[in-house]
Amino acid sequence: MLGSVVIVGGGTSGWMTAAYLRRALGDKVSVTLVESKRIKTIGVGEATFSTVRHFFDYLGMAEHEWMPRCNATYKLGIRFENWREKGHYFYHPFERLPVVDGFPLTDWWLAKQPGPRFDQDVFLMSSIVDNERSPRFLDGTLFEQEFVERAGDPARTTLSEQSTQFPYAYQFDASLLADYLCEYATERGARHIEDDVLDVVRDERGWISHVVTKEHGDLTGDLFIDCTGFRGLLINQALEEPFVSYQDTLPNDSAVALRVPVDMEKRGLRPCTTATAQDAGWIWTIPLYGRIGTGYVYASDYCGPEEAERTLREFVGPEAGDLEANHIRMRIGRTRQSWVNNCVAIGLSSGFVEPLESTGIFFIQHGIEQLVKHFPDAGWDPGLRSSYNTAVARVMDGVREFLVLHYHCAARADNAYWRDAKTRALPDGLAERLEQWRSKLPSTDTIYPHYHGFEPYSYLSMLLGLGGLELKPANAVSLMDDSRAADEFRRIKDLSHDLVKRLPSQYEYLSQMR
Ligand SMILES: Cc1cc2nc3c(=O)[nH]c(=O)nc-3n(C[C@H](O)[C@H](O)[C@H](O)COP(=O)(O)OP(=O)(O)OC[C@H]3O[C@@H](n4cnc5c(N)ncnc54)[C@H](O)[C@@H]3O)c2cc1C
Ligand SMILES: N[C@H](Cc1c[nH]c2cc(Cl)ccc12)C(=O)O
Repeated sequence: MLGSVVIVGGGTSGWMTAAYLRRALGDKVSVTLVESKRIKTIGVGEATFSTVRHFFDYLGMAEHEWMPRCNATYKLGIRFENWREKGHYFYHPFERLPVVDGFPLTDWWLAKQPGPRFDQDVFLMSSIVDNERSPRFLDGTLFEQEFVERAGDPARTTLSEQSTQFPYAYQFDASLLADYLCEYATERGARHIEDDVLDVVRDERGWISHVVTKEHGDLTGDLFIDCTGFRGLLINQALEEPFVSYQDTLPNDSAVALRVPVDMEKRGLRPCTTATAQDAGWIWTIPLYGRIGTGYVYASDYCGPEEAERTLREFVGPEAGDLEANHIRMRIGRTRQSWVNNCVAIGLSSGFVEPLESTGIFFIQHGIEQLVKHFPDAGWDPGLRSSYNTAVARVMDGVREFLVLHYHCAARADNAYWRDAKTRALPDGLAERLEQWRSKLPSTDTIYPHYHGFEPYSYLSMLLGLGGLELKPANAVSLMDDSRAADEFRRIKDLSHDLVKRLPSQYEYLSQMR
């Protein structure tokens, strides 16, 4: 029986792992986390997938408990500004497409063109977000009753088992979340050591026998989890597992970030992340309770750090003042195998694509859940490692492909950065899929074929919003009776208007939660 786990790293990945393992495995497996006080965490990582709710549910953390502690807000999707052309915006929501007479509303919309904005005509969230409404009424009920509430239900639904689509995700202060999870994990028996790991010692088989710390001696264990971020201290440095770069297809390799205090009552609190396209990348705006997180993700081949910081400060305006900017060099790609011998990499050490679709914490949650599903015993079955590595590689390769689509299919081509995105190498398989989509809109059997977190509606939302790929509806919808489709468009329009009138603002809802 495997008895002890040593986690190196105390960022979001380290503390999410420690908390989850304590909840899942209890006292059967000891958990020790060692983190340096000298080496800072990445300090960003604030928007999530809707499926992160399963992580909080499983830990028994209710919204009213953790959200105020982490200055958290709701995220009903991402608002993409200036990706098609300057002045244009659209949403990528957490909302599936209604189906009428066997065809998703995408086909009916392309055939009938009921309005100027696809996302407004087919999704409820567009009007809710445009009007900065909360997804919950003041009594806590959700705006749409069909969504399955998991809150308070200890039954564990992991990411890949989710069958329903929940309407929102969260945005939070990552450092505050790590502190909150540290409390959760240590209260449940995790051992916390603040120290530097100076060396990683391997035995004659090449497995890690122990790590050497500066002040707490050697830390031995059965399983070592590398949560040391981009540096990959255990997996890449000590075990020399190679890193597979995605840079040939995703050129954004740098970022500069600011934390900007704001008066939410004056500014409003829009329940979404905004990605505003720029000359050499895009700027994220993540409204938290009391401040915004913002940053410019850019390609250093097209823009230097000084220019990027200038662009970001101009974008933010006077509120940027003399706030200190955090410059980050991003390692884009994945470790070839995240699990080698008795070492598992989780977080940035395992892999990272740029944060355009808020996938970093999704990768962490997926890696942790898959580790529990593949947890080893003293036999160390290599088949478990192989199955785990395949699942993790596919999730990251699939997200990489989805992100490349954002640039390749963006209509704007007003400078070298955006023009080059149309001719840059594509990940294996994407060229064929694009060809298929020109004839028939993306569907379950024509998107990336392995679990990667996104469903066809995400591809459809992006392709119809980005405007760079000519799409056509199924021929049949032009021959069919369209009265039921017209009724559905009207239902969405009327319900959207009604919800905007009845829902509180997000600011009002979150303020009453405190
Ligand atoms: C610009 C940017 C924006 C992002 N935005 C998002 C987002 O919106 N949504 C999202 O989901 N993800 C986002 N991410 C990803 C997210 O930030 C990371 O997934 C998350 O912070 C996890 O980081 P980590 O814990 O793996 O590494 P880190 O935060 O880098 O933590 C590494 C830890 O290892 C410790 N350590 C390192 N070396 C040693 C040593 N020798 N001894 C002891 N301890 C050591 C450090 O002290 C630290 O505690 C973003 C990333 C970037 C770069
Ligand atoms: N697993 C899905 C992923 C997903 C669906 N819609 C969106 C929108 C945005 Cl902005 C990010 C991720 C997803 C989920 O989390 O619901």
